[in-house]
Amino acid sequence: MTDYVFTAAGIRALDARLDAAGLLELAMEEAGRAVAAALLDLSAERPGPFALLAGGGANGGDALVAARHLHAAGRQVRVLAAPSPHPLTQRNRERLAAVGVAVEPLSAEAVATLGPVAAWADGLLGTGISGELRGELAAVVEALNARTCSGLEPVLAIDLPSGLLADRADAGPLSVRATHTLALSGYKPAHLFGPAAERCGTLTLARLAVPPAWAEAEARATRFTDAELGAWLPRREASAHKGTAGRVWVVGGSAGMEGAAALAGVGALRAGAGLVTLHSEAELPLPMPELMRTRHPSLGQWVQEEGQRPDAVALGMGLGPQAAALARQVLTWAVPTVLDADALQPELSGLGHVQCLWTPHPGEAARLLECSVAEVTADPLSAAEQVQRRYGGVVVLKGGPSVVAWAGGLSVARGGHPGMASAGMGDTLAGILAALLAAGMAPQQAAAAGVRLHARAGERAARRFGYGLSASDVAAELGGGWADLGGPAADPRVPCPTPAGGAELRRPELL
Ligand SMILES: NC(=O)C1=CN([C@@H]2O[C@H](COP(=O)(O)OP(=O)(O)OC[C@H]3O[C@@H](n4cnc5c(N)ncnc54)[C@H](OP(=O)(O)O)[C@@H]3O)[C@@H](O)[C@H]2O)[C@@H](O)CC1
Ligand SMILES: Nc1ncnc2c1ncn2[C@@H]1O[C@H](COP(=O)(O)OP(=O)(O)O)[C@@H](O)[C@H]1O
Repeated sequence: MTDYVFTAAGIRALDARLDAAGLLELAMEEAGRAVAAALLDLSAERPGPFALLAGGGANGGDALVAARHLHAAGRQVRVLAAPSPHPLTQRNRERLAAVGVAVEPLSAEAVATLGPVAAWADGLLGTGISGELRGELAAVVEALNARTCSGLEPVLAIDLPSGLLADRADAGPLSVRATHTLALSGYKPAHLFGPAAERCGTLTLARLAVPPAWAEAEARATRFTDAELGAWLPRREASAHKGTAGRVWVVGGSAGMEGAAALAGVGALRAGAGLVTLHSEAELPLPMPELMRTRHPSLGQWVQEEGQRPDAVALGMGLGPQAAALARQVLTWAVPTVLDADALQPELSGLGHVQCLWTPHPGEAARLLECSVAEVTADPLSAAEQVQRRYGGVVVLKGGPSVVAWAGGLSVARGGHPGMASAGMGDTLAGILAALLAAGMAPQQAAAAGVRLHARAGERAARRFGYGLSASDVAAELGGGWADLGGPAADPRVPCPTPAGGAELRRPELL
């Protein structure tokens, strides 16, 4: 099932639709029931009551509903709640009282002095937060963090750890440090990126009963499933030969950076390209003898005079200062082109054609946008979107996770592994993307599927190499990653393997 990423404004719009249809109260009931189930899963065997903290908004309402369901399941609950002007939250407070559960006043002192608990539920603030934590809530969050920092009592954040801004990947000084977060309706940027995501702990999603068309209309980005991405991967005729499987040219490498082009070549071969040629001025290593290489006295002269055209080009990896000029020329060839690394330069603004992929990491995106890296990493969705608007084509903003931006849409990749933070990893990705383009995939689909293929191969290789993962290890797992995504088998007569299902793989120990 496709999942979505919402900003706080998107959730407000979704809630307005639910409210207009008379469904908002049911959504809160559903959310609270999911929170109760998550708490029971988390702490079924732990002694002591569940402690639920409820703020004055709908996030607090979810906590109050959860308390009622836990009580109905025969569990003891302690509920500390702020006064609420929110009608649904008030109504759920009354319902709790009606079943005999007392609500205690919310204070930092009450949090600090409560006896041992099975688990905490943080329903202080969700997507409705504005600015930094204020007043008593700031003191409550400090008290909660102080008593749970030992890790003995789990903390489940309802929707979002209180204090985090839903739309931001950076995190202010004070927020709940959750061991678990149950995202409601869809993910928020804070769940997925940067220091904010670290504060969420293990992330799970409660898909509330929202009409898919409403979710799609209000979402900021899509998270495609492995099955969706796998279905896009190219299928080869049984009669395929190397000339029909895609011809990729890699233009890259220079003195001291020879490996970058070679790794892109390996990525292209392992992603299924039939013929891969490395073009450079430097003497390049051949990590696989199946690669071809052509050394040119002047790449500038070659790109001007070359009459043949490949099915796709990957350009820029380790190429050095002439990369932008070469990119400008290659873009006139009007063949599918991946621009990476040294080719990602502001002077190419507006030159991306529809078959062009730009693959910056945050540093390169900052260069393209003439802003700071911190601005890119604080809001990767907006950064990817801005690069796309300014440069054209399709953009892959790389990271853990990567974002794909095309005219009119955004997607966020699943999975990957922190072991992939090693040199050459992006070079391999550039080769993979070129191979998928050469096989005839549409650029947006090649970008989304290629990034996930790379991430999945990384997850597989990390089982063996952990943080010692190299780009070559990842390339070697691309065939397995392809099978995991349920991509078409190389021989159409062989049945496809079962899709992996796109499980959430946030933490390395879960792999
Ligand atoms: N479709 C869905 O996904 C559904 C989502 N649902 C849930 O709704 C949640 C969003 O609820 P929401 O909009 O009522 O806002 P919420 O986060 O409770 O905060 C508002 C309160 O916080 C206060 N406050 C604000 N900033 C503050 C600060 N810095 N420091 C201190 N206080 C601050 C603010 O006070 P005020 O500023 O008004 O004085 C007000 O009292 C969402 O996260 C999910 O849990 C489900 O129930 C239904 C379906
Ligand atoms: N923590 C991480 N989690 C998932 N993927 C990651 C992580 N760190 C890096 N990657 C992936 O590894 C690649 C690194 O690319 P890049 O920084 O361009 O490497 P290089 O320039 O050394 O080739 C990107 O595809 C990125 O998505």
